[in-house]
Amino acid sequence: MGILGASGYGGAELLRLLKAHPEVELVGFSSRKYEGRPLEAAWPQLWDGRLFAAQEEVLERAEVVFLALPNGLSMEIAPEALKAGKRVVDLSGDFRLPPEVYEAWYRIPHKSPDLYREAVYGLPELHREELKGARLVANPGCYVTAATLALAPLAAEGVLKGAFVVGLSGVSGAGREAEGTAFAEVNENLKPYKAGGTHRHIPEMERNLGRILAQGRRVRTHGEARAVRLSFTPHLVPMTRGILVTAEAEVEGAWSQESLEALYRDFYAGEPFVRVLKGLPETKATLGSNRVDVRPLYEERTGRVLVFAALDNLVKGMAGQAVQNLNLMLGLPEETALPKEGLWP
Ligand SMILES: NC(=O)C1=CN([C@@H]2O[C@H](COP(=O)(O)OP(=O)(O)OC[C@H]3O[C@@H](n4cnc5c(N)ncnc54)[C@H](OP(=O)(O)O)[C@@H]3O)[C@@H](O)[C@H]2O)C=CC1
Ligand SMILES: CC(=O)N[C@@H](CCC(=O)OP(=O)(O)O)C(=O)O
Repeated sequence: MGILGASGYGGAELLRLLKAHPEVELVGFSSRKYEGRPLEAAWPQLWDGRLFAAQEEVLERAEVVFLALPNGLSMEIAPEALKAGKRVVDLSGDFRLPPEVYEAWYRIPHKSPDLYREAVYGLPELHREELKGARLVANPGCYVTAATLALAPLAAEGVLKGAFVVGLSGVSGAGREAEGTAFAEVNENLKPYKAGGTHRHIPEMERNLGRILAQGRRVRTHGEARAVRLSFTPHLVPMTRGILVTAEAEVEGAWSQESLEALYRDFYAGEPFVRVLKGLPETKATLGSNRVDVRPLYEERTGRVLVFAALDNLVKGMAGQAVQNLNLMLGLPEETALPKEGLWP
């Protein structure tokens, strides 16, 4: 196993999880900035005598590579890696959307549009079957995982007409080098960003739910999708990790708290990493775990359906999900090396 982008937040979380994975031999991890330096130079929380390697070395040695790089790089690296017989789990957005949609929202020209047809969308709760044996996995990110899993049961039931989604994210969601994340600017500050239908996760959420509406419970990445419209407004919150999504769903039919809860419990029965709560979710309870906590609520006064979902953006929203996908790709038990329980306080 190898990791490109091991000096980023996603890379750190992959290192932590893969070092404890009983079936994985970590043969290398790369960073331009830390090449030749010990792991501890970038990550004081990790303990290892090994050095960061060059990207080419990691690509040469690893049978499976995790690409934890900024958008726009995996589309150049993945074709060569696959040609060399490697398997790839991509944590960026490069293979999550049809190339023309990607280009419109990411404003990056797609350099390997043909490879999109080969990528399997890495949300195990919906794509488990096709992930088994996949060569290229497009691992979804934090907001999209939370919003999709919050609304999937309503879509599978065929009653979802649309939704207003509000997302709150800890600052690590922006990566290690993002602008505007200095302590003095985020501390004691709350702000929406990319509001007004401009965030690039919108087409991914719509596509995920549109596929469920068209295909039902078990979806194929490149199968049919119905049109569905979502509004999404993200906010930056002065905490390190965690995502909380509140989705107000427009639904057909008559619902009650009992029928809504029954729908969610049935839909997620047996899912190792989705917990349908009786109370309201909170981000702290998910930190360090690969769990998403979900709570559907029928609001008597207005007749509206609200769904809350909380997860750790760096685990179920990123590296943990990537390891879950690895386990499926390799035919290992899906829960291997993935914590279900989190840290508290
Ligand atoms: N943070 C989050 O919560 C989530 C992030 N993601 C996605 O995962 C990917 C990684 O995110 P994250 O870990 O947060 O990002 P970071 O900014 O924390 O890390 C990026 C990594 O990429 C390396 N890198 C940057 N530019 C280049 C380049 N031109 N060539 C080679 N390596 C480069 C950096 O190391 P160096 O400069 O030393 O080479 C670093 O290791 C992104 O695509 C992001 O959108 C997905 C889900 C959640
Ligand atoms: C706080 C913050 O900036 N968050 C990031 C989301 C990170 C994520 O989910 O990553 P992907 O883009 O790879 O899906 C954002 O809004 O773009």
